[in-house]
Amino acid sequence: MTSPSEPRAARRSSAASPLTTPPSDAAVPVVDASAVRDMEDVGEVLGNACFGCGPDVPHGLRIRRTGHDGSTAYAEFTVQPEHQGAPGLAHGGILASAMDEILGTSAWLLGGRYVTGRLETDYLAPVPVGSVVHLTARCTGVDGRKAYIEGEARLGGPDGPIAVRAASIFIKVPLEHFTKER
Ligand SMILES: CCCCCCCCCC(=O)SCCNC(=O)CCNC(=O)[C@H](O)C(C)(C)COP(=O)(O)OP(=O)(O)OC[C@H]1O[C@@H](n2cnc3c(N)ncnc32)[C@H](O)[C@@H]1OP(=O)(O)O
Repeated sequence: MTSPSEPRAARRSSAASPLTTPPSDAAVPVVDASAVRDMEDVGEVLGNACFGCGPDVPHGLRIRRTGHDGSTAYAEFTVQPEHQGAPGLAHGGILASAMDEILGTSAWLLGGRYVTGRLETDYLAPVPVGSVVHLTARCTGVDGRKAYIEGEARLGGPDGPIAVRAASIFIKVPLEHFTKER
């Protein structure tokens, strides 16, 4: 329940704008079993250099995936001093990166390879350095190569207050997207 004293963005029921709202005839997302298996050892598939989830990337977010339920993905990370923007607080771009990672994890569950096409963020509360940030994302519909995905970052526990909300479109790409010469 929202009240007039809450920030304007929090009073909206969703982070999604018209651009990130799936069309009414979008398909219901279907999770791909082989993608679920690959996610159990995603480092084997993607390597371990990811800024979002690489476990040994020194200044990375080191996001830990904690599970999924259908296309809903769960993860968490701890905000480190090197993620700071304003004194003592996480940088907004760092939080957008964390949302990109969890939204991309939900897209991964659909099978194939997806890249971020559009990412919208609502920042609802500051996130102190040292916080454990609980990330969730789910697919709200699939339209051709486009997967519409929304998510939240919460503080204080998986059911804690929302600090960041995001809505996105991920676009399905062929493997050559990652292997073609730059
Ligand atoms: C478990 C592991 C989890 C891993 C998580 C990792 C998370 C991190 C994910 C990332 O950060 S990926 C890196 C950031 N993203 C990029 O680098 C993407 C750069 N952009 C591109 O490579 C191309 O623009 C793109 C592949 C997205 C689209 O080019 P294409 O030529 O393949 O597609 P096209 O332009 O024909 O568009 C296909 C459809 O997507 C739509 N589309 C494309 N770009 C869009 C966009 N930006 N916003 C909204 N819709 C978009 C487009 O309108 C169209 O819709 P329709 O089929 O309905 O006509």
